[in-house]
Amino acid sequence: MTALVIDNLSHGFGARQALSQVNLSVEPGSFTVLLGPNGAGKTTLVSLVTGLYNAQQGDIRIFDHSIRRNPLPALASLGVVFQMPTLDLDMSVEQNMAYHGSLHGLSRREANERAGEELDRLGVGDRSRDKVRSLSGGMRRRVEIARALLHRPKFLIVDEATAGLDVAGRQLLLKHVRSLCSEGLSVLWATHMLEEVDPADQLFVLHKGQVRWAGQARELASGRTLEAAFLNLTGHAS
Ligand SMILES: Nc1ncnc2c1ncn2[C@@H]1O[C@H](COP(=O)(O)OP(=O)(O)OP(=O)(O)O)[C@@H](O)[C@H]1O
Repeated sequence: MTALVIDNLSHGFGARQALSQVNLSVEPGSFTVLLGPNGAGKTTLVSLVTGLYNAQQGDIRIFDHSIRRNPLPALASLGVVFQMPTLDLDMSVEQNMAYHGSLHGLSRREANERAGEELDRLGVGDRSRDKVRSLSGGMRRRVEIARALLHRPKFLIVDEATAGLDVAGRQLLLKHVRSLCSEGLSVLWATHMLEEVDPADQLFVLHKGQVRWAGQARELASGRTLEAAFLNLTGHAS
């Protein structure tokens, strides 16, 4: 079953149309990239998929559950990392995890066990008693990924998670999330950074609220650099 289906989605803020007739899907176990320059509409799309806003037009289904008609099962199978960090800086890492676990109906013990596993896998298990404020930006991002996975979602949506990270930090996060796909997780990875795209990824190029290209990244590049093809699509070709 398809992890995410976005069907003819449109949304605006006043006179500004942020998304226009967007169609997009994420296949199970795939790492799908939503690539777009600043202002393309990525965060608006993530906000609609996560139910923060109601779409003005169109349908969004997560594992065939409509966000509008059947939000509880849709959202239960979704993990999300927002562009803006949402950890409570004055709570410890494990308190943040426990809070998220309680929102998803996990017992304290279950949440602690799973948090330990996820944090260890991301190399920050030794910081679980520390306040988030004392962690570096890269560590906080890893904690956010671990938290998003705590309730074992089948679909993870990530909005510019590597913003502000150094190259090593970016690669670590990407490698980890890609490895989760081979374990069956479906991922939608929103970014404006071309270097985060792998030729084998499914790619949707968003520009000015419209999908300008969809397919495997290596097909877009064909014969050119991905950068040249992307700049051509987004109207900045030399
Ligand atoms: N709450 C809002 N009120 C008014 N306009 C908004 C709001 N949120 C987004 N927009 C507008 O919608 C358009 C798409 O913005 P969005 O934040 O979705 O883009 P983005 O691709 O996530 O950009 P970035 O890479 O800079 O984060 C922009 O023109 C933006 O100004």
